[in-house]
Amino acid sequence: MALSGAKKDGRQLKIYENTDELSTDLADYIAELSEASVKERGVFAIALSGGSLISLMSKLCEAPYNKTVDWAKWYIFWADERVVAKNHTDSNYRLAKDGLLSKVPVVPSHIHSINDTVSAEKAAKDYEFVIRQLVRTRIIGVSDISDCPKFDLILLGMGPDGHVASLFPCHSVLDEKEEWVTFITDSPKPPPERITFTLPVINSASNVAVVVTGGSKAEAVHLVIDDAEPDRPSLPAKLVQPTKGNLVWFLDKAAASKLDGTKFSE
Ligand SMILES: O=C(O)[C@H](O)[C@@H](O)[C@H](O)[C@H](O)COP(=O)(O)O
Repeated sequence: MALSGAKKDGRQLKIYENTDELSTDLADYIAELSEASVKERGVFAIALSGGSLISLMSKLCEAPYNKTVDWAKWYIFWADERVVAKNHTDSNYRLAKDGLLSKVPVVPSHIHSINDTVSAEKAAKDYEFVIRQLVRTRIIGVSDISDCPKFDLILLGMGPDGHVASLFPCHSVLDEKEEWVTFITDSPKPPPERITFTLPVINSASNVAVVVTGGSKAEAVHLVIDDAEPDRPSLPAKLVQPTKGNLVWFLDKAAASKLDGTKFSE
């Protein structure tokens, strides 16, 4: 059970004693959104990230979720991907395939990974093209205030520097307003070449979850959630503010340890 369900500036905070409790609740949260979305739209369009997120989702491969989730209705995307071959150890697709997608009955043709045979720029363009086709057929919803895709759920991790997806602090991609998917070739975290959803797409989702564990993220969590040092250039994670959707931060106690005045009450 979450130690705190506080709401702060439109963000729901869920803080857990440890990563085991967090991953139990995360599986439940994703399964509930999947059920609601399948009921409402007939499909569930979910975007994943890399990093520890995938192992934190692993309870979805176990009972009851392996049987109760309507896996055939899932359409899977990546909020960011490293531009490497799909079988490379750096590939977010490979991470998700090994840790989740190969263990549940998703439909292979519903897994939308990037074209790994072209440049980062072309891979971003191709990925946006695929997303545009699926918005047209409403496999992915569409925002009612812009033409942006409205993913049912975008799952993000956060680095100690406050980056989310492949949106890094002070990088010009933070200002991208037109493209849905863009690319970088100078990522401060290797590998350098990546594609990433832009902020307008992230902020058009119906639901965004930022999943953060470990003490190395505690300072960035404090800066973002407590709006500490407001004059400092915004950390990318702070710019994640869905216009109409729901935003939930899943934190373990270590990541939440520098938050102002968090009451750990059940
Ligand atoms: O492609 C990437 O590098 C990841 O998608 C990255 O954005 C990750 O989500 C964060 O760095 C958090 O990673 P951890 O949860 O492993 O710290």
